Amino acid sequence: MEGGVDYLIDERKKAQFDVEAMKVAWAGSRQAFELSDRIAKLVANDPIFEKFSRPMLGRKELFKNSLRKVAHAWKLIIDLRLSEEEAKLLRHYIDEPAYTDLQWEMFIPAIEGQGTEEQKRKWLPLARKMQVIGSYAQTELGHGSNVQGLETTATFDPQTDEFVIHSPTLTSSKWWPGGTAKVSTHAIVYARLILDGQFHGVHGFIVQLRNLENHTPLPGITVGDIGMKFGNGAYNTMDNGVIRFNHVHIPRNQMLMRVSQVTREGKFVQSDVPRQLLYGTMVYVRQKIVADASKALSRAVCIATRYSAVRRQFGSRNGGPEIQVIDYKTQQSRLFPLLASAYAFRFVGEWLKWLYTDVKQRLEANDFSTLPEAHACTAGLKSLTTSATADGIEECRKLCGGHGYLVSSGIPELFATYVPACTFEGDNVVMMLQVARFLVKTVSELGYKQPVGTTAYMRRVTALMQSNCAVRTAEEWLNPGVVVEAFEARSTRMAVACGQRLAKFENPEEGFAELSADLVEASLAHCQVIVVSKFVEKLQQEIPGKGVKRLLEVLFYVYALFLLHKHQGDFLATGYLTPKQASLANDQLRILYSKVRPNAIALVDSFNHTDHLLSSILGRYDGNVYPKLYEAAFNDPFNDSDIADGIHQYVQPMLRQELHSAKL
Ligand SMILES: CCCCCCCCCCCCCCCCC/C=C/C(=O)SCCNC(=O)CCNC(=O)[C@H](O)C(C)(C)COP(=O)(O)OP(=O)(O)OC[C@H]1O[C@@H](n2cnc3c(N)ncnc32)[C@H](O)[C@@H]1OP(=O)(O)O
Ligand SMILES: Cc1cc2nc3c(=O)[nH]c(=O)nc-3n(C[C@H](O)[C@H](O)[C@H](O)COP(=O)(O)OP(=O)(O)OC[C@H]3O[C@@H](n4cnc5c(N)ncnc54)[C@H](O)[C@@H]3O)c2cc1C
Repeated sequence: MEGGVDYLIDERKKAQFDVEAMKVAWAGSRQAFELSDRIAKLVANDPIFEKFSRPMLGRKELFKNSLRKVAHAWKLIIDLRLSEEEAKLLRHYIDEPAYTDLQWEMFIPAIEGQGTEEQKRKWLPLARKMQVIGSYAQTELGHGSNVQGLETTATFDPQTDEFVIHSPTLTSSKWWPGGTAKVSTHAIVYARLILDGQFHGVHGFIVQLRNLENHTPLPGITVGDIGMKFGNGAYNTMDNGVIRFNHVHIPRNQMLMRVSQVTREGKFVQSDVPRQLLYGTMVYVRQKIVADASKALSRAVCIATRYSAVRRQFGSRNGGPEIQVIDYKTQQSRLFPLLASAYAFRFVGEWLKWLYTDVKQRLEANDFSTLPEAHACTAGLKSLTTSATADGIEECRKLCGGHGYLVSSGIPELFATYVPACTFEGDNVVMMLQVARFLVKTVSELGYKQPVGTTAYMRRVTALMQSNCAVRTAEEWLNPGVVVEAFEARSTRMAVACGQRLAKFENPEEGFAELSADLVEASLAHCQVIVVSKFVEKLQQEIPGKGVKRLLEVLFYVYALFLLHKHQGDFLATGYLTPKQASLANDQLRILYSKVRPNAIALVDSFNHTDHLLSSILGRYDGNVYPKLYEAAFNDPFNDSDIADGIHQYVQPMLRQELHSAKL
């Protein structure tokens, strides 16, 4: 058998649910589905957005091509009068990191969240029309995670009513800001505010970097690219920059002044707005990153699942076909939890978007009460989902065997582009430690303050600490209440145990540092409670379509019982489960895999990914893998000639034993 076309046709016939209805459930609503379907096709059918050749291009060509795509996209946005939502989808489907990500996801949100009304009136229309292009320059060569450790200074000069932005040391050079090296005309620069020799914390300042006429850097500004990054195409379409400031003057009204103000006389005024709002842009982007995780993971899973149905190895009987690798239980136990995770992340991402929208409305009305929880949730879920997605993409590469390592599988580039999400917008361990601070505080207050929001389950601390799991058969694991309770009990017990151990330290900060590895594990356990609970809440809603809800229930149990199996050490060590109950959960997991199996292809079809987005021969919708792999190999420019450059010069002299006289 040459191709897998017939295999995927057969697989699609096995589906036990309405795929079109599942597409709607995945998208969130019929309207969302139709919108994204339309934009996905718009991109897929436009040759300018072709991306197969990307990994072969040199950096300069790659970058120029990316600028061309952005310009073409902007033209489409104007010509077709696309809404902001449609324009965001367009960027998603073009699937190429570019300076516009920073413009729309960081520069504009930073001004929206931290600017005064006057600043918003001035800068937002310019930015939204792309008349200024902005980036987000926070990280420096010497500090990224430790924002309070940034060294760039913004010193107020009362004579001129200006701030002087300066990089006093090498390590204070801004390092990493995307879009900055070659494109952005402005940046939000985070710097230490100095008034009359006194430090008043780190704040954001709008700094013009380039001349709007000829694009040259302004006097006092040294700017360049920080160099090639991991992977060939991948994130190298982005111009991550280095900037040095040599006493650059900016008007006083370019400090973002919603949180604190500096008066004409150079006095510092702290408003009622908490200073954490300075970090608000990061909360916004972390929430976006969680929503994006399901998209990235679902792409890898779609490729690996389709290919696993096409690929056959071993087990031929009487000259019949060999076994599809998707039928191996080992393949299923690696692949199906990732399939289920993609759905789980989709639903928790939906919920987090709701939470963020709620917090944003409150912040606009000067209600800051839910900010700490929003920070803990966005930080923790950003960490959980990006780590699992990055690991999941790599697992999908292995699930595709040798062919997964080919760039034409679409997986290497996806991985290389995705993996910095574990680092940017907050290193994942640093983010989990933020959750830990929130949990420790929640646990220490349990005696007199009712936990709310995502920690509300800890109100039942006594029951969760004392009662144990009652499951006696594998079947009894198929109960959402039983599953959620197990996760809640494990999380509560881990958090309380950390709290008890911390209490033994005289210095709480020393204790926190000493126990930080355990605290990160407790934080992960808490974040898993959130994901599992939000999946259950989704299942409690009306979900139309034949068999759709049933399949989502199967995926819920796969996700939760897989996690339970993976972390069974925690569940056993906290004493909530017995080894027998953990083993029953694993028995149930095997049964669940056989329920997923006939639906696997239909479940990945429900992501509605175009072949353009997947950019993968292994994941082609039609399953025509082998002929297309063969064709792509001979279309590779490296195969233009049978005799590669250098063969006559370096190989033939060796073959002829003539190296001594060859010119090397
Ligand atoms: C196309 C690519 C594909 C990849 C997939 C992604 C696509 C996603 C689509 C969305 C589009 C995204 C486009 C943009 C691309 C990304 C480009 C990257 C940009 C960046 O990386 S920008 C730089 C980001 N930097 C960081 O995240 C720094 C991390 N550090 C911090 O956040 C903080 O400093 C801290 C959390 C570590 C805190 O440190 P510290 O303890 O020193 O804190 P403070 O003393 O300052 O404050 C203490 C109290 O404040 C609370 N706190 C901290 N942060 C916040 C917050 N954000 N909100 C609310 N409260 C906060 C602490 O918890 C403390 O509270 P306490 O009560 O006093 O304990
Ligand atoms: C592709 C990419 C794009 C980026 N774009 C931007 C941008 O547009 N603008 C911008 O400002 N920045 C940007 N960044 C920078 C990014 O935000 C930082 O790299 C990130 O916040 C991590 O900080 P760091 O590099 O200082 O890591 P570090 O904090 O130095 O981390 C190094 C190691 O130390 C550990 N560590 C650090 N602190 C602690 C602690 N307290 N406890 C325990 N362990 C700790 C970490 O877990 C990690 O293992 C980008 C980065 C990347 C990779």
